[in-house]
Amino acid sequence: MLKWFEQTDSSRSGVISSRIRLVRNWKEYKFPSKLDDKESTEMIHRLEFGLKDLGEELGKPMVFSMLDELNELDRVAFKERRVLNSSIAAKKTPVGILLSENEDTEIVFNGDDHIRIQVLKTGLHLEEMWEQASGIDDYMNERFPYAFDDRYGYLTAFPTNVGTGLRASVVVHLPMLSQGRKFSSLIGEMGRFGAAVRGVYGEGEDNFGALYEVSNQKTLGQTEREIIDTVTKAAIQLTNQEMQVRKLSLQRRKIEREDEIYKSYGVLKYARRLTSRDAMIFLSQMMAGLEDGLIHTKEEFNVYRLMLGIWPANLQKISDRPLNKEELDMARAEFIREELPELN
Ligand SMILES: Nc1ncnc2c1ncn2[C@@H]1O[C@H](COP(=O)(O)OP(=O)(O)OP(=O)(O)O)[C@@H](O)[C@H]1O
Repeated sequence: MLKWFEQTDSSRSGVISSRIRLVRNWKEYKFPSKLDDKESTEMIHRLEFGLKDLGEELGKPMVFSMLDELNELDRVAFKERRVLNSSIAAKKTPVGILLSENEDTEIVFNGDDHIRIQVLKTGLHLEEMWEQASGIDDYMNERFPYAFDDRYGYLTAFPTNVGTGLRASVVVHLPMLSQGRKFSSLIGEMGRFGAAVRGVYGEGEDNFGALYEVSNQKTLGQTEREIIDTVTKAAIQLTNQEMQVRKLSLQRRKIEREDEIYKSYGVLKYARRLTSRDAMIFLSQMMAGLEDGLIHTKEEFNVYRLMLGIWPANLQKISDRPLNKEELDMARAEFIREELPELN
């Protein structure tokens, strides 16, 4: 079965994927940081048992595992594929994971909070994904009463999540807009409307590949619908502006852009060693070139899947052994060479 990020969705240029994340706590237990391992394990298994029919309800099997059953490589691979965030991946305390086969739907038990519901999908679909996450949330709340305050809303381990416990985010690709002088003031402007924009793989010039995550700044004082609307509008505005800049570039320097994109393809297709920095830069060029119709491949292909696949844990899983820096660069080049389709 294809993983969620292997599915192509080209309905909106510049948009990569959407994510809905809800955090909740079960009233019956203290927050995770106050639980000992025995209490944590008991709570996790009660949650697991209470949700044994959830997969059937959702129409997709949900597989349960404990974080400490995973080896180090699988943990990092889960982080690279967004199943776990950095904080949960590093936990030494008991953590449970209920995950669908294509990894688009997940519930983490006893991470930073008792319950973390996450839904991921390629393209811009926050509204529909909110309905899905909300359905899971209602199903759970019928079985496990949540810690809720009439004035503040859902109570969470970190004050930044109190209220709705909702983080809605969209990953967008802004290779040209982000190079403009006005980009930082544009991001500041988004902040005034409640949307935070940050580099997925680093800040400023170090964010190779120009992927940005747009998400809500606040979880309190706004309804879920308002949050989704704010993030959706910000993602649309940013990608529209990106497309305007690209349109201008096609009018003013089409040959230069074509040249850059074909050179990027050449490197990706034939290099024998590639650093993650170079791979991200060239893949980003390819992504924009495909969207702008400057380059055509024989088969449809999903650049984002390669962007997620070039990181150490995934490459080591493919090679089935630990790799040093030099070997990683070689494995990365080989992975891309094999995945990249021929040109039309
Ligand atoms: N729309 C998206 N598509 C794909 N990955 C995403 C998206 N939004 C966020 N992510 C990834 O999910 C992971 C968690 O994101 P982030 O650190 O922003 O989480 P958070 O809002 O603090 O919530 P959590 O508490 O669930 O981690 C990161 O690796 C981030 O890059």
